[in-house]
Formats: sequence, C-alpha cells, structure tokens
Amino acid sequence: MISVTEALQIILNHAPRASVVTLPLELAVGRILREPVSADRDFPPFDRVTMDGIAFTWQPTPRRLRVEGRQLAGAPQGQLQDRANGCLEVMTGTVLPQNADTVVRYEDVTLQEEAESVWADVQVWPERAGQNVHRQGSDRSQHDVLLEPGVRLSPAEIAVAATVGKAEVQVSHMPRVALIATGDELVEVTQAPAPHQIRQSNSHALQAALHQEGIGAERYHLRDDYDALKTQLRALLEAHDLLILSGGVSKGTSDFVPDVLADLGVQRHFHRLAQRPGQPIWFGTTASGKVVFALPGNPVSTFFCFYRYVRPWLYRHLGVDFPTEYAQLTVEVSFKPALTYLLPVRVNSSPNGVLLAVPLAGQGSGDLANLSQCDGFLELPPDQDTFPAGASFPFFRFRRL
Ligand SMILES: Nc1nc2c(c(=O)[nH]1)N[C@H]1C(S)=C(S)[C@@H](COP(=O)(O)OP(=O)(O)OC[C@H]3O[C@@H](n4cnc5c(N)ncnc54)[C@H](O)[C@@H]3O)O[C@H]1N2
Ligand code: MOO
Ligand SMILES: [Mg+2]
Repeated sequence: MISVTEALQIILNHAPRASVVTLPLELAVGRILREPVSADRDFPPFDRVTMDGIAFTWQPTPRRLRVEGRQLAGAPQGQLQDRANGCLEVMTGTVLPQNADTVVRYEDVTLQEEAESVWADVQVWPERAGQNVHRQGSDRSQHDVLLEPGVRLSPAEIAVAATVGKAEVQVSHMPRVALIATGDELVEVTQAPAPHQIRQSNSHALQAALHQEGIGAERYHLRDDYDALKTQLRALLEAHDLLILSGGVSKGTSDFVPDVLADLGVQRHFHRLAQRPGQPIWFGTTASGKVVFALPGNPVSTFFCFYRYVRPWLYRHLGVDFPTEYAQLTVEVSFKPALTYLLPVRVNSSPNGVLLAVPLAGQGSGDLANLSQCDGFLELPPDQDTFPAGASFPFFRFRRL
C-alpha cells in the first residue's frame, strides 16, 4: 500500500494543464487567469489631484492667491496663468493643471470675493511642493505586469483588469465532470427509502463541493451490475474529462468498480492507501487523458477524499497552486495504526493569530451527521502514535468562512 504523500505525487503528475478559454470579464470571477495582464498606461496615467481644493505653484513664502477658474472632474488639463499669485480650483481625480505643483484642501483655505475677483487665503501653507498630488506612474509604469498567469481572479483582480481595458480575459477551461454514485441500496432524494435502503447523498455532496469551486457537474446513479456498469461507464468516459465515482471499490462481492474500470482500459495508478478514512480509494487515467477517481462509498470517506485528492488535482489542472494551511491541536490525540489519519476538526482563530483545531472524531467514516459540525480535517502522519496538544498539522478546510 502506498502512502498519502506518494499518492498525491502520482495524482499531481496526472493533472494535464486545462485548455484556455476567453470569457467576458463579468463571468470571470473565481476563474484561473492564463495570460499576463499589463498596464496599458502609467498608474496613475497623469499627475492626479487627490483632494478637492486649489492648485498653485509652490513658493517658500505664503501669499494671497487669485482664483483664475475651476477645473471639474472630466475636464482636460487646465493651465495656471499666473505662477506667482494665481491658483485654480481643482477637484479630486482631475489632472494637475499645467504650471501647478501643489494642492491645498478647501478646508485649509478661505475664499473671499473682492473687487470682482475671488481670493484664496491659505491657512496652512505647505512646507514643500507636491502636496496632495498622486504623481503619474508612481504606482506602476506602462507595460508593467499587474496580474500573473495562475492567479485566481478575485474582485480585486477584476478591478485591475477593468482599469487596463480587458473586457475579456483568458482563463482555464473547466473540466466536464460526471459524478457517479454506485450501489443497489441507494434511492434518490425524492424517494422514501425502504427499511434496507438509504437515500444517496455522496453525489450531492460532490456536486456542491464542485459548485463551490465554480465547476458544474452532472450526477448519475448506477446499479451494482457488472455489465450495466461497463456500458454506462464507457459512455460517461467518452463524454467527460473527469469521472468521480463513489462506492463499490472495496472487498464486497458487488464491489465491481475496479474490475470494470480495468476492463474499460483505464490504467490504475493506485488502489488503497495507507490512510483512514478512505483506505480503498482508486485512481486511474486513460490513454486519451481522461481521469478517474473512484472514492470509497462511506460518506465521510468520499468527502475527505474529495478534499484531499480531487481538489488538489483540480487546482493543478486549472493552473493554480493549492495553498497549505496549518492548524494547532487543542488536545492530545492518539491514533495507533501506522496509517495517515484524517482527523475531523472544528477550527477557531485565537487572539494570537493561531488557528486552533478541536477534534470531532465522531463514529467513523459512516457518520455523515458529524460532518456538519466540522470545518475540515487535520492530516496526522503515520509515523506517530500520539499527537500532543499544541502541535500543528496540515489542515484541509471544506467549510468556507
Ligand atoms: N472486508 C473489507 N470490507 C471493507 C473494507 C475492507 O478493507 N475490507 N474497507 C471498508 C472501508 S474503509 C470503506 S470506506 C468501505 C468502502 O466501500 P465501497 O467503496 O465498496 O462502498 P460501498 O460498499 O458501495 O458502500 C459503503 C457504505 O457507504 C454507503 N454509500 C455508498 N454510496 C453512497 C452514497 N452515494 N450516498 C450515501 N451513502 C453511500 C453504502 O450504503 C455503505 O454503507 O468498505 C469497507 N468495507
Ligand atoms: O476508510 Mo473507510 O473510508 O474507513 O470507512
Ligand atoms: Mg463495498
């Protein structure tokens, strides 16, 4: 049996880079950028006035200034005529007028009408030139790369793209995903289960998890029948890039999934990992580049395996690094088997900035109800039996803030 670390290596080595698609900016939030976005002009593109007030040429000695006129937002750059004694009223966001180098806020000026002219008395005369002016190019220069490929577009990146005139952006194409629940005991959400049946929840959990990643996926339910599985999985493989199955991968006499996949020519990279839960997980690919995760059917196993294996695969495929978070155990945990233990936890952030993880072990991998108390799981390594309070481990979050 291989380790979690080896499994992840294999998975990431079989995550070909997604193709590129062009999207209008308003549909691009959450997608992974695949082109550099550069400044089309300097930032700011001109010497920008940052306060409503008056603009003039600074001199060391304070003086009374005659108001020559007014420059409103959207007006082209004006020109100060009298550099010695003149000023122009200017508004935040306007171009600093020619011959002016300094702006004083209205709050620091008294304006008075006298002899057909308006005069400005500056109460707080600035100590040097340049006050309240945002210099052209002081943030970024024209042609500077503002957004690198591989960034996930948040509202901040959308604003940057908009300001440089990118009405469309190139982003990673989302894979076509099929979610396949297997099992004769399963009925649909809308059905009333007989005493020996259960409603199927795994493909709903997977669909919701993918939806939060911005990926749409179709759900299927297949019976535990070798031939039917083979026919239907063949068709689903044709039509999708990624298949995520749940159930039918363990030792039961109806656990046909690994054999059917082999029969269909899907190359197995591993079956079974030294971990709990989710030990019987299966992973393979086809010659044409289709990827298949067959996750163990116990609901917690399906769930954790999605977040530990499928999500990192998706990130690599889409071209973005998967961030590793850490959290600190609040109590000692003991786990004897030489397996990686994915420990369900709730997390709280502490006032000193540490993420604290409270274990919520529940009743094992069938304890679906326990999931709604959890924020994610800690990955406890296989080479230890005891995990002391205060020790930090990788934390895999599935609940959003
Ligand atoms: N002899 C052995 N038995 C089992 C082993 C083993 O190593 N040797 N491994 C156990 C582990 S660990 C797991 S996990 C399960 C995995 O089983 P399968 O992947 O074959 O899944 P099923 O047998 O189809 O179902 C297991 C369990 O999960 C329920 N289930 C399945 N699909 C859904 C769904 N879509 N929604 C909700 N619940 C689902 C199913 O009813 C079963 O209760 O095998 C152990 N056995
Ligand atoms: O590993 Mo299974 O996933 O324990 O229930
Ligand atoms: Mg089984």
